[in-house]
Amino acid sequence: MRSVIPDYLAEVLESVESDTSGELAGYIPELAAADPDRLGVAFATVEGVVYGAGDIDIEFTIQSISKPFVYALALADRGFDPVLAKVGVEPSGEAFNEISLESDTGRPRNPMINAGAITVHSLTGAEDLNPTERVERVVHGLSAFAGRRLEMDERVCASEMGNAHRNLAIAHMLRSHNVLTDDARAVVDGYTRQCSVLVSTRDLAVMAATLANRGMNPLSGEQVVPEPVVRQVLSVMFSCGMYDAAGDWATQVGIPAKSGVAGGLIGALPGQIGIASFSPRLDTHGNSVRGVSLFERLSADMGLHVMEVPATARAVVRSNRVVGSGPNALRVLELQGGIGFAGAERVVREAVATSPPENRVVLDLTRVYSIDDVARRVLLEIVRRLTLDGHEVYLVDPESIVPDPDPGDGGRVTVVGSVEQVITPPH
Ligand SMILES: NC(=O)CC[C@H](N)C(=O)O
Repeated sequence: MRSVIPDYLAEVLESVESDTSGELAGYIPELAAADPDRLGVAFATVEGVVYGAGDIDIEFTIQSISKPFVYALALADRGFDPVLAKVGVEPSGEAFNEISLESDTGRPRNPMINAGAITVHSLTGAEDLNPTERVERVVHGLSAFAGRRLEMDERVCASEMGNAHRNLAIAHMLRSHNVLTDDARAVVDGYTRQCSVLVSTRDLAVMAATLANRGMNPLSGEQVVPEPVVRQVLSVMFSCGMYDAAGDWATQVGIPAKSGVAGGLIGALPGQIGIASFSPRLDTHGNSVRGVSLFERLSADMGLHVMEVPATARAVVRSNRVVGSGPNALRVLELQGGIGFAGAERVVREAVATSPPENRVVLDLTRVYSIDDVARRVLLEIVRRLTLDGHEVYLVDPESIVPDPDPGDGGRVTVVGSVEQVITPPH
């Protein structure tokens, strides 16, 4: 059987193909000379499978799509406080190249607009790197997100640098407020190099999938940046990634995203997939026209809006049954799936409503594949209260999903590998 996914992607591409509205990025001459008809879309799953349709191996410059990744590198390299001291996280509702600062703090409003991104570039790597070393740090980091060594397009870089009046104005403003402490021109040069890194739609899908996969590149297995950094980056992408179209995007598409003026667009759906598209004609916000249409269609067809999630809590209790009879009867609560706070609350309700008459109570976690911190604490508290009510409590946990369970304060629990081991304990 052939996979259905590439066929679906090809069909979605076809549905947007005839739209030739929008303009190439005119302010960078080399980009204005690009082939406007290129069109591609790709998915990369958190397991590293890539599906695509159209021009997914054509390279183009990453431009502003570098911003969330380089923000991640700066947060990983310097820590949160020094970066947040210099760059805010508030949506600006302004164009990407607005010359503006937060009036109260004097910081650029967020790392997705140029003022923030130019500052963030200067915050990558160790403080004492020279500009060349800093660019190398950035290219190396972007390459780790892509899972292969990325190169730079020197022509696009030179072309943008020769016309970088606006970014230079921004950098000089930043320097005059001491947000930048390095030479303004050198930082713009480094930032422009960062924007000139060549990627394909396939690369961008993998880079987005690395964000979707909590910072671990699904192809190379490398943990590129720590998990808390990824949460920060995805949050900022969600609120600021599409500039002055961010609100429309958040409601219509609902996927943390970032666009670039060469026509690339990425979306990262936490825990699921990275998506990327390429189509060079841009709307008035500087976002790819057909890219936006593609994402709208994908999100609607596939239910990808992050605010639209299945009610996983309801399915957490798979069964609640009695095994055996008489004084040896066991009460078995069989749980399943991923358990977060709402799922744990469901288990509490089940335990309270059952108020098991049986002496021995088993929580069977065999079919649980993840349990977050708050859910683990709630489960252990259930164990503790059951113990205090006079029950003998067992945790069936063959894969140590709750390692070293300690219900504390009078709670007791016996960990076993299967329900059978409770019925007939090994001698
Ligand atoms: N939105 C973008 O992709 C802008 C990136 C471009 N290098 C700039 O700084 O103007």
